[in-house]
Order: sequence, then C-alpha cells, then structure tokens
Amino acid sequence: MIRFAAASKSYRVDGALVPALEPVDLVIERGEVFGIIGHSGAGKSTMLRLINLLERPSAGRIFIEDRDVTDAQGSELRKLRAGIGMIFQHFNLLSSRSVADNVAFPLRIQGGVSEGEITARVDELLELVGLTAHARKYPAQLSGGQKQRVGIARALASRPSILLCDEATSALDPQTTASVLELLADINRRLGLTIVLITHEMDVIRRVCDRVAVLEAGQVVEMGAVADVFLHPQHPTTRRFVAEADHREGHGPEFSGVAGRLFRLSFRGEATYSPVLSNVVRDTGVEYNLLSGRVDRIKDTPYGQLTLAMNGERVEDALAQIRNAGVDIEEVAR
Ligand SMILES: Nc1ncnc2c1ncn2[C@@H]1O[C@H](COP(=O)(O)OP(=O)(O)OP(=O)(O)O)[C@@H](O)[C@H]1O
Repeated sequence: MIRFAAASKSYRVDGALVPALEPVDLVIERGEVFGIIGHSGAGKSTMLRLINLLERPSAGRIFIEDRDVTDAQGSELRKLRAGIGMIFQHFNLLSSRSVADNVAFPLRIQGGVSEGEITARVDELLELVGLTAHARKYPAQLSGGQKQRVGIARALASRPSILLCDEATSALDPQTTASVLELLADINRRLGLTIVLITHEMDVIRRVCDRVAVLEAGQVVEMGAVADVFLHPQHPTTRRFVAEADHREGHGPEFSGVAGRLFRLSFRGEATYSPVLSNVVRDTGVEYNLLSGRVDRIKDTPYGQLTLAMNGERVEDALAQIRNAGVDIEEVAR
C-alpha cells in the first residue's frame, strides 16, 4: 500500500518556491495497477519521485505499507528503494553490457548475492519477459519492445513489491505498446506486484489499470475505477483525454442534421453482448439511427459504447428498458 497524506511539492526556482504538486490524498492498494494521467508539466513525475523518495514532499507525508517513510535515510532508505523497481521511457540500459548483464546489474551492486544465484535469477527473469534467446545480445541489437522487456526484467531483479513505470510505452509503436502492457498486466497477476504508471495516453490506462488519477496543474482533478472514469468522465481534462483515445473529437458537427434525440449508451460486461437494442425496438416501436460505436475492453472487462439518435412516441419507455438491462445512458447535447 502506498499513501499520499496531504503530500505536496514545490520546487525552488530562482529563489522562489513554485508549486508542482498541490496537497494530494490518495491510497494505492497493494497489488493494484494505478495510473496517473496528465499533460506535460502536470506533476506526474513528481508524484513518482515522491514514491521512491527521489524527492521529499514539501509538506504532508508518504506511507509505504503503513510505514511513514517521509524522512527515511541511510540503510532504511536503501532497503525501501530496493523494494521499488522502475522502468523508463528510454529504457536506460547500459549499452556496453549484454542483456543478461543489464538484468544482473542491480543484483551485483546490491552485493551479497553469489554468481550462481545471479545466473539463476537472470535466467528466470529473462524467461518471464520472453527474452531467453537474447541473453547474450547487446541493447543496440534489440527492438524498442525488447529493450523495454530488459528494463522490466532488470527492475524485477531485486524482487520489488512496487513497480513504477515512467511513460514506459511512449517510445513504442502501438503493437509493441500493446505487448509490453500485456506483459505488465501478466506480471501484476502472477507476482501480485503493485504497479504505478504515469502516461499521457488514456489508452494505456484503459488497457492495464484498475484505477486512475487525472492530474492537471499539480492537482488531482478526478480519480476512480478506470471503467467509471473512462465511460463517464466528469472533468473537462478527463473528457479531453477520453475523446483523444476514442477519436470522438469532432463528432458534434456530424450530428447536426440528424433527427431525434441523441444518446450515448455504455454497455459493460455481459450487457455488451446481449441484444438489448433489438428487444427494445420490438417492444416499443422506436427507431434508432446508429451514429458511432465501439466495442473494446477495459482491462479484462468488455464494454461497448454507441451513440445513436432515437425517434418515436415511446422513447422514454425505450430508455427505461435499456437502463433495466444494465446499460448506462447519457443524453448527448447538440
Ligand atoms: N527539479 C525541478 N526543479 C524545478 N522545477 C521542477 C523540477 N522538476 C519539475 N519541476 C516543475 O514541476 C512541474 C511538474 O513537473 P513534472 O515533471 O512532475 O511533470 P510531468 O507531468 O511529469 O511532466 P512531463 O510529462 O513533461 O514529464 C513542472 O512545472 C516542472 O517544470
């Protein structure tokens, strides 16, 4: 468990204190995948650096597993940091060392681990990330996705309980991003590791996170379960992130010539695959005109989102029947 208790951070710039993070209260549960999304300068890296104590809060406290670690120093700090792995946007691998030596690096500097144990651990980690066949290669001989897998194996070497991911897929193409996110989800399931990731892409959050905090100018403006935040974004910043992910921007003008009231229907779980609309049309005689739609997954849960125009005398009955089937409805303003 990681807890921010009114933790804030200001940096001193040219003698003046400039706030980077307003007081934040939040709890990241053990074993969850928690995403922090925000634009550049929102304070995401500052939050990550407060967790691994590369930065100390200007006010407030940071707790890890119920221990106040805000003022940790010396051996306590080293122990805490050994329990927190980190992966980076640009991988940060040592170019003059092989894949196996990169993964072994944290164990060698940690000391007290025999070469036999290191070899066994490196083999196990390379298998976990699917790179056994590449152990002797050098970073320059690997693709971006493979480099990030080395980064993940290295971050896991000292068996951390927390993994911090700093824009870990931002330098990767969409297909490679998907496979690295799948690996992170797999590691989270298999090892029960707590993962905190920062990103500026809602799609990364949707694929892998359980909960998300939206940061804007150093403030958490929205936080919740990914399905709730993604399907019903409240804050304008969140709406923009979701719209970018959905390519929904610009849909407004397309709706202008369409007759009837506009609704956005959000299906989750089982409702995604049931014939709700055909039943409603049969029972109430309403007509609908489908304007846009998408069926996908939020982590492991299927969801669908349809925007449609509805006409007929019994629109209210149709809406009630749709809601009864467990589908959320929002009327879309023109
Ligand atoms: N060491 C520092 N000294 C002074 N100001 C800093 C320092 N680190 C960050 N800042 C400032 O704090 C604010 C938040 O920065 P932070 O790096 O946490 O944002 P971010 O959301 O991670 O941005 P990016 O996505 O661009 O990395 C920014 O205004 C930044 O300029």
